[in-house]
Amino acid sequence: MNRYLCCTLVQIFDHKRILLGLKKRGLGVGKWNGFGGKVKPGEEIKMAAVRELKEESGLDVETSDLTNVGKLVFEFVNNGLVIEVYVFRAQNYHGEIVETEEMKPQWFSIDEIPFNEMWVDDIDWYPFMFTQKLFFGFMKFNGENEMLYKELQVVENV
Ligand SMILES: COc1nc(N)nc2c1ncn2[C@H]1C[C@H](O)[C@@H](COP(=O)(O)OP(=O)(O)OP(=O)(O)O)O1
Repeated sequence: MNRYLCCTLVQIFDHKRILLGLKKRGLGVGKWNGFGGKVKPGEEIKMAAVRELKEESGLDVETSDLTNVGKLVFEFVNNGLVIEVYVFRAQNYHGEIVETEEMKPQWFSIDEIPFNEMWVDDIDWYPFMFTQKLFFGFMKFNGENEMLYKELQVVENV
């Protein structure tokens, strides 16, 4: 039987730089990623995105400054986990970046994104984010590092 999680992922941009966090525990440990996590029961998705960004990076954003980038659905065939991830981007933020027990944040030039130290799907959908094309993706994984299947398409809404 599948387990289902709804998650957020926020990508913070500052001109030609992107803020990524090195995951220090749990799902995706050891990988650079945007900031996000599980949506709580009854929680509005953008509010969850704001909360998770604050918890993992120290940064504050307004929900109105979160732009939809796309939606990804991941099925992990090894354990039956299905994760639906709502991806946002923001360039208006405030607060001080802090390392937390979950994430170590670091700025990267958008020309030097460490894709070989990220989830393997990221290199497929980041180009959609950079060209501001709203996308939907479905990927199957066997464990955290083997992608078995992928489909990605531009959509009107997510
Ligand atoms: C499978 O490919 C993935 N790619 C990318 N880029 N991001 C992914 C992938 N699978 C999951 N994610 C993201 C979605 C979420 O932002 C995090 C996972 O959230 P986490 O398990 O850390 O949720 P929290 O609520 O923060 O966890 P705690 O209960 O430990 O606080 O990864």
